[in-house]
Amino acid sequence: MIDLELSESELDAHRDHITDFIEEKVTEAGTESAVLGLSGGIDSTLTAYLTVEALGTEGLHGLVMPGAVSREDNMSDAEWVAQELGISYDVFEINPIVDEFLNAYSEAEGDQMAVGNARARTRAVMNYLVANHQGSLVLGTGNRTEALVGYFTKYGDGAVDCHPIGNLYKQQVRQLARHVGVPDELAEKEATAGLWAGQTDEEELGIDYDTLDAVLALHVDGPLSASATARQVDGVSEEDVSRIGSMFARSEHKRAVPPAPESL
Ligand SMILES: Nc1ncnc2c1ncn2[C@@H]1O[C@H](COP(=O)(O)OP(=O)(O)OC[C@H]2O[C@@H]([n+]3cccc(C(=O)O)c3)[C@H](O)[C@@H]2O)[C@@H](O)[C@H]1O
Ligand SMILES: Nc1ncnc2c1ncn2[C@@H]1O[C@H](COP(=O)(O)OP(=O)(O)OP(=O)(O)O)[C@@H](O)[C@H]1O
Ligand SMILES: [Mg+2]
Repeated sequence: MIDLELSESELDAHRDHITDFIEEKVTEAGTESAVLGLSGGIDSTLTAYLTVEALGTEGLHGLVMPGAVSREDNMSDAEWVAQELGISYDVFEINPIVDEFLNAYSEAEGDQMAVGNARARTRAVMNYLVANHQGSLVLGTGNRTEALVGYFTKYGDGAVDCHPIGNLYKQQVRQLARHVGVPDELAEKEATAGLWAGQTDEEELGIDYDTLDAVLALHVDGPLSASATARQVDGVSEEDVSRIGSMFARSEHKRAVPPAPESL
């Protein structure tokens, strides 16, 4: 397996680079504050820790948004993060809102993906409702791994003003989280999008994050062919690498500005 582990000095450099980025984006927008969805997962937890370093406790407002399939322990971890950091936060129950969407379009009921994505988009609407009212930016929590394979809801958790940890692979997110003082229990927690009951990222993606990170670093970000990558990464076949390559290609539209025809 290729080693993506960051040294202590690299971790310090990332910490400074990301906190500078947050400060810069917020200042450029003419504000001093940001809002962020807190899920109890490591991406939002690390983003919250770094934002408080960048903007102070007054600069971040958290939104904890339980829904029908949210796990209690994740929601209590989300509130713990807000309290530990000393930031203000709201708790919004999204279930009645999502139910209204399904009342309006009952054909989608039972469609796990469509309904799960509607949950993510409902949270996006709440983020912007609060950000508009408070004059704040909406911070995203996407990491490089998710961005490259398109593992996010278009205009759901992808609907944000910037992604402070967007240059870190998933395993580096965990590493930086431990480095800045996030408790191990949160840093090591299994990743879940929380869109339907029992969902885990690794099960849905069909690959563990360390392996996925390695394939992306060598084959998508790096120059290696599918077969050379398969030779470098334990337990991965050339077909697995090609599958990840096509996830990258098929999700291009999620990383792009929506296209329009060229001017005549
Ligand atoms: N080629 C193309 N060019 C332009 N647009 C294209 C397109 N193909 C699809 N589309 C559009 O994109 C839509 C599909 O994209 P989307 O609605 O995002 O839906 P989709 O990619 O099918 O599903 C979202 C995925 O992200 C995962 N997720 C979501 C949220 C959070 C997390 C997490 O890590 O926590 C993970 C989720 O579990 C699922 O696997 C289509 O309905 C269509 O509107
Ligand atoms: N119940 C929730 N309440 C508030 N925000 C949420 C909730 N569920 C998801 N989000 C937002 O959507 C983002 C994307 O979810 P994602 O699962 O990728 O990240 P995470 O939960 O922070 O970390 P992990 O991937 O390790 O679970 C979260 O970081 C958070 O900002
Ligand atoms: Mg999560």
